[in-house]
Amino acid sequence: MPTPPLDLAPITRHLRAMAGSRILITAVHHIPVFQVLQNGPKSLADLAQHLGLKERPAMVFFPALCALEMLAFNPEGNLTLTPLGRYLTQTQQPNLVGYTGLEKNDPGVLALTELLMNDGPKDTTNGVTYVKDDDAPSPMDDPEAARFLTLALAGRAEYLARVVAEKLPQRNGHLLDVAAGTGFYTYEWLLSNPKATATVFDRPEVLKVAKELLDIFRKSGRNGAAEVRQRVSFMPGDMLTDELPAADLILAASLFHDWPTKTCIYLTQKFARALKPGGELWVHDAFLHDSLDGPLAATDYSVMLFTGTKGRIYSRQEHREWFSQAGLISTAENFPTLMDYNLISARKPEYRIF
Ligand SMILES: C[S@@+](CC[C@H](N)C(=O)[O-])C[C@H]1O[C@@H](n2cnc3c(N)ncnc32)[C@H](O)[C@@H]1O
Repeated sequence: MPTPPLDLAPITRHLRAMAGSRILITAVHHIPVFQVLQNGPKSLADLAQHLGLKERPAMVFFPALCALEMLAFNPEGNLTLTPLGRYLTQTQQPNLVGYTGLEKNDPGVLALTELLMNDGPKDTTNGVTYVKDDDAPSPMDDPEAARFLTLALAGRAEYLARVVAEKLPQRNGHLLDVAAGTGFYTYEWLLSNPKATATVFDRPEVLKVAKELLDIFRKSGRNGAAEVRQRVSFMPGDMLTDELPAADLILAASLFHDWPTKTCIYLTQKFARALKPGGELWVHDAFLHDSLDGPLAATDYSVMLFTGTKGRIYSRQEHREWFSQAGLISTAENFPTLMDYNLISARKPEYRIF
């Protein structure tokens, strides 16, 4: 029996743990959530309004504080202080307000506070990492930045690709790997599905890197790797504005988490249109609990994405709402892969139901 691959989650969890520390210090010293909740529980929306937080930062900040065990949802669904969280208020004596205050001027904490209060950076004229839209020139269209950002994801994608390929449907037909980056998920899936074909869709500068990586993959000496190239098309384009090719399977890997909710809804509808009847949309990502109170690996990751992209981590329920609004039928299944990522899917009905 082959040995299961080592899960590299401890590395990604430690990498992202600084996000949780900063959220904690921000909450005690800059966005006074503990002070407000001393006076009693509040709904997430009321608390966000009270603190001046818009929807996206609120959906990052409060789940992170729950995962850190400082806040919790009470049986009425309102946010409340936990016994630990009370030690971050002045009414509890003694408390750790002063002690955590030693770090309150850490530059990372101050920068995160500003981003939370402003729902992202004030100046976005230089574009946003991993995002190409009409708001600003994209780093994904700058040769040097696109290469750097794409290669930064290469090790992660290459390591995850075998497990993802194993858990995706094994079938013939056409896979559209949208916003594919390196394309590793596609190359690996084609290797285990020798009659299937695929489109790797991304920005032109990203695809230059993807083609180089396919060249290396193809020369790996693995059985069947040499002929994968003949079954892949590279399609440069803009997934927001260009027509997408028809597909039996669409893979959206680490895609939705770069975008705000309204773009996720728009993209899901676009993907649903590109699917052939009976086709399936597969999402590979980390997910918040539907109860929005963790897990810590996902809330830390969400803070990192919030600071660097236009998105955040969403729950499976949020994804499934987008799926059903787009006429797709969600499955209840969840397939963990590695590094706190999971696969979920939805199917386009064979026949349109009027
Ligand atoms: C976080 S990366 C994910 C890459 C890959 N799916 C993975 O999991 O490794 C997001 C990708 O979305 C691509 N992207 C961003 N905006 C896009 C757009 N409007 N059209 C096509 N691709 C886009 C970026 O170029 C980048 O490769």
